[in-house]
Amino acid sequence: MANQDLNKLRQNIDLIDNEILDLLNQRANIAIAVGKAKEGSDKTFYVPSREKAIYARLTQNNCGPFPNDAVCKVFREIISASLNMEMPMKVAFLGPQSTFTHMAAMLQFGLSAQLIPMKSIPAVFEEVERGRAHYGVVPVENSTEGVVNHTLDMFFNSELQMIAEVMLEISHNLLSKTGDPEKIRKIVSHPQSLAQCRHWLETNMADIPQMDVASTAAAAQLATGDESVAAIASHAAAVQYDLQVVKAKIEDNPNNFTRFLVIGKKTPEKSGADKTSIMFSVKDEPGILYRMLEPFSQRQINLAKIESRPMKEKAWEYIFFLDLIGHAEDPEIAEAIEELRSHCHFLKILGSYPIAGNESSIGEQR
Ligand SMILES: O=C(O)C(=O)C[C@]1(C(=O)O)C=C[C@@H](O)C=C1
Repeated sequence: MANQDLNKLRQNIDLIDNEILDLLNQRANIAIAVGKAKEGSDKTFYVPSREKAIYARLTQNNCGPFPNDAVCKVFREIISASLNMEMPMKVAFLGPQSTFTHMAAMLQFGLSAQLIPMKSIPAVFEEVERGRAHYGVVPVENSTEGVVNHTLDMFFNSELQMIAEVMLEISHNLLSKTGDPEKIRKIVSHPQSLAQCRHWLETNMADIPQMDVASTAAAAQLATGDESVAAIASHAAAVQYDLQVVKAKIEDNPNNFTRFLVIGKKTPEKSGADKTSIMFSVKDEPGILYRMLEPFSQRQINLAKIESRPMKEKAWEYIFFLDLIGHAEDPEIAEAIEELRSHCHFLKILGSYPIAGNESSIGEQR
């Protein structure tokens, strides 16, 4: 192509970029006005249902060739910047940096939010309870390894609500300083990550001892300081800690998803496709397990999940966690919950929030 033609094409790109910039500023002014309109009202600045509707509409209307995945990433940052013009957002997450929870927080809130790494799940809850962060992000369950008990237990004594969920595809990498598998004498990671790669490790690294550490990022940090240590961690951790990929995608289950929760003080608006989480303990009566689900089956309410956890205070008594499809303000959901309450020692609605799709991973993980 002649240089002249190339220049012409670039001039066209410049003109379009100018228009995009102009439109971005028009949008920003409207977002600021939306923020002002919310001040002093009971409306929240962060509205996950509205964000979900924006992505759904844009990806449906997109005629291409700009890929839908890129549409979401671009609008993620536009909305993140808009939200932060309305109210600078502080979001606590289970740290340290470059863990999968950090990725989930970035995916949900974009890069304009101030993301604050915390040392433990209780510390994330406390940061939000005390108002030092607007929201918190914590892991709650993995498709291979099951629930993160610590997170569910926290809701027993906390008044915080579940206000959004994030599904993240988790891809693990074996990382080391040199990238040479022959040099590896020890493999370190978070116990859940080691468990998610159990079969691969048995087949390929059976003689190498494994060690649990607090997070995948802590594992990456250890590997940076010692050539004989390999970490199982995200690709983002490889970049941050300057590690080489010995082997990518070593998780046993290629559909390895982790579900994270956004916790906050206020239930968000209905989105039309919501999930409601409740926790309760039932009275010890004959047929109780059957009767506790009856209010939902009678109204044809779908259950997405049921979990039970032993109660710390009382031996052989259990707390149940139930996820229902629908919003706590839907009349039939509200009725079913009230009916269940009559069989319970205690029952707490943990929140209603938009059902997450299997969010595209943010790329760095691959
Ligand atoms: O619609 C709103 O309530 C807004 O605050 C605007 C906006 C946006 O930029 O589109 C910003 C943040 C919210 O989480 C959702 C949407």
